[in-house]
Amino acid sequence: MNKEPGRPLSPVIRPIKESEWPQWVEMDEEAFVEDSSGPRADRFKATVEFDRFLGAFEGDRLVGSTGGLSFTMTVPGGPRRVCGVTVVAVAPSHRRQGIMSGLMRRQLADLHENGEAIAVLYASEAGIYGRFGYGRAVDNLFFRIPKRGSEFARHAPEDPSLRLRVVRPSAARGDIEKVFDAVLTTRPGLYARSEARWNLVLADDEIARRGATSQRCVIAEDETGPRGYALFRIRPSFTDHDVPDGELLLSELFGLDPAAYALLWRHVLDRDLCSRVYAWNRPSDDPIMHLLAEPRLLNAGWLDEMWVRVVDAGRALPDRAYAAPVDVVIDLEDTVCPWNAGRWRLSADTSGATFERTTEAADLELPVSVLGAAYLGGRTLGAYEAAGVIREARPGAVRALSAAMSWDTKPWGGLIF
Ligand SMILES: CC(=O)SCCNC(=O)CCNC(=O)[C@H](O)C(C)(C)COP(=O)(O)OP(=O)(O)OC[C@H]1O[C@@H](n2cnc3c(N)ncnc32)[C@H](O)[C@@H]1OP(=O)(O)O
Repeated sequence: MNKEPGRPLSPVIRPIKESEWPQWVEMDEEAFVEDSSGPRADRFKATVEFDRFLGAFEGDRLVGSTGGLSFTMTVPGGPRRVCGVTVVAVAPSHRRQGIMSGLMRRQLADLHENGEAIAVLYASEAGIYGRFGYGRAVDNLFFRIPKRGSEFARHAPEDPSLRLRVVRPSAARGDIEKVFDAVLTTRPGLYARSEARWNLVLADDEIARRGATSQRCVIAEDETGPRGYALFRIRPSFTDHDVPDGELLLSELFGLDPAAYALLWRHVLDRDLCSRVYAWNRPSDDPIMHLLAEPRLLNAGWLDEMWVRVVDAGRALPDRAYAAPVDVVIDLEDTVCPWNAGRWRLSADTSGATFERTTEAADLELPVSVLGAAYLGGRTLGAYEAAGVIREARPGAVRALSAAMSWDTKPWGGLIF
């Protein structure tokens, strides 16, 4: 460790007071290398829960932070309370001295003490959080779809009663929220959005625009009301020969039914003066993959999306639904949250589950990050065994656990927090 002379070895970790907000904004801007002050910071501040917003202090000086947000997130089995971990930041002058590690450990201990079983986060870099027991639980696909050739397959659903309404997002907020609330429980990973979070989603400052237009919205509806919406921006451009070459940047698209979903995609793909759609955060089982007549035109790329930490295995494992029967003894490794470590018996079927301490011999050994990765149902476990992460003692145990924890609809958070 590289300490400057005279610097205390261990910063004090405590909640950040609201009066210390300006200091936090300054530290955060340096850590994330961005200008986030002004209205953007105010909008973010409205989502902050100061009693769960931890700072690392050297005297009065703030040198690190981690925030906890109270979310209700859909998991296999229904909505559950989870902690969204955000703004993990350490002052550039203080990096690689163990400050984040101290904050992470303290946050997990606090969550355990509060009876909170699951923490989730979006990682700025994928190499950071595995060491704290977070598992890569969700995949995010991004697509660059050219307009030319993007016809739908013949089976694409159509509903003549649907119509489109182009509208500014602020004027359609009620309809947007209504659609979102209706899809919320259909996919693990989606989490309910507070008013303050919607303010962030629909924010339209220069930083949010990143050189593109203000946010645009199209609603699909019929006489019963809204059945879907898309939010996007457009980066206008023309080639040297004056051919329109704009790019439509799709940020959200939700449909309540297949016809509304297909119509919205058709609209964004066909938008005049644009030659392609860049959809940068889509679920890994996005139905658009089965709508395009030529799916290679998706030009898909892959990234990790949400990471999940099983903070309290004894609470979390019996508190989700299982897709198939399983009865296994798991030897769980967890050096960061030792209350999870040791042998547990998971007995589950489609009607319920128990997860209890046992002294029986283990059928398989796995690190807690694998339970996090599988918790939302988006991972099969054979690959972890093949990679040497899981060790199987009883043949068939990995496959049985994998089938039970998988879920048909792939998890996806849909919105970075
Ligand atoms: C959920 C979110 O908020 S994601 C956002 C994360 N924050 C950022 O990306 C902002 C810019 N970066 C930072 O502020 C800091 O560099 C942080 C928060 C990533 C790391 O803080 P530090 O105090 O330097 O981390 P700390 O010293 O505790 O490192 C602990 C371990 O993580 C490793 N580590 C730290 N940062 C990274 C990284 N970006 N990639 C890979 N490993 C990392 C360290 O090497 C160390 O490894 P070791 O235990 O094997 O020695």
